[in-house]
Amino acid sequence: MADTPLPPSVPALDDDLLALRRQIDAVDRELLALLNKRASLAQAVGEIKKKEGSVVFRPEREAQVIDGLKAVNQGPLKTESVAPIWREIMSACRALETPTRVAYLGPAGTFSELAALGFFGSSIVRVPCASIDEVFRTTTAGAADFGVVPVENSTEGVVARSLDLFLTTPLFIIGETSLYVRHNLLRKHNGLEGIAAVCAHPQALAQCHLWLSNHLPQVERRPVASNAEGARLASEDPSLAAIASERAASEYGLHVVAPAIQDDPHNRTRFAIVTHPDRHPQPKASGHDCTSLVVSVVNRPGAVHDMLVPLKQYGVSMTRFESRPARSGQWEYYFYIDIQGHPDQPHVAQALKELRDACAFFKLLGTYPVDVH
Ligand SMILES: O=C(O)C(=O)C[C@]1(C(=O)O)C=C[C@@H](O)C=C1
Repeated sequence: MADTPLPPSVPALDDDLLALRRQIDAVDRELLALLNKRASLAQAVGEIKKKEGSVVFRPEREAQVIDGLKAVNQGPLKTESVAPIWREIMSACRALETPTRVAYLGPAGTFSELAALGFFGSSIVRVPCASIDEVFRTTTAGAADFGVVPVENSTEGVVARSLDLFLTTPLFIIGETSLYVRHNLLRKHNGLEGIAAVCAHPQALAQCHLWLSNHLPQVERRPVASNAEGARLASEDPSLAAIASERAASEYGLHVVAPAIQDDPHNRTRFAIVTHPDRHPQPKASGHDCTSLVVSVVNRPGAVHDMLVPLKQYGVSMTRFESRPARSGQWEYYFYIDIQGHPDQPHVAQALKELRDACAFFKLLGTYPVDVH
């Protein structure tokens, strides 16, 4: 009989694994020492800021740190892993300088909470609110340093309430972030039988319209204040189902009866980070910025065209143009505009000045670093 090779001995494999793990342990200790060195430096920065009376959170600096590291990353770590890792590191460092209180549409488990954690990292003080209005109120009153509000969904369009509140409150935008929104049907029992109502935020009900029409055509769609609130209700009543995140499922002990039921598989929601101008200055230019404004023009032929001419003239790109009725009953509109660039750049400043002169109403909503992934 021919000699059959012996299988590789298990202990030898274990030794290799052990040796690699020992190296990982050693690297982790080095990393921890370096992270603590970084944290001490951030604390020293914090002391200077305290003396100067200046704010701790610098979104433009954090964006530059992440952009800079992405540019030099040589792998094998994926470049898209850089932003989430350093956001957490900076979140922990920032927390040593001062607590960051962040208001968002709660309760725990909402996409707004995920957006807040994605933008600020997890070393924050969470301030869940019952409605978008309350997020604005809480941030305006100073019970939170920042608010996170949804502004736009790739399936459903604008979140009208947020846009209206940008207009009427003193808050301004200092950042943006966006999330893939995966909606799941959640329930106490693992099945579709006997569902009396599906509870979710109206936006989520709309984003799952096709699935609901196909699978639960006779079932009531019950709008509630947030998806997590729907999950909470479903956890208390087996006849109710909810549409919410996987995180909400684990938070409220529910089954994912049907995963990813949103009509658009690429469903994304964009969130704005807002703050009060008395407590936070406009972020400085990061080199990769967006400026948001809301304007209106007198109702005459060519007025909208004329208002936009300076953008073309000074080579400023417009990345968003949204209209909302002014509710004057006169068919007048507010236009929500995003442009690329920062008012510290002379061509942007000049374009904004001339655009402002062409408007009946002009409000700068904020200027901030574009979302870095
Ligand atoms: O550079 C600063 O101003 C810091 O406070 C340090 C640091 C960081 O950890 O890198 C932390 C918080 C700021 O938002 C920006 C950056």
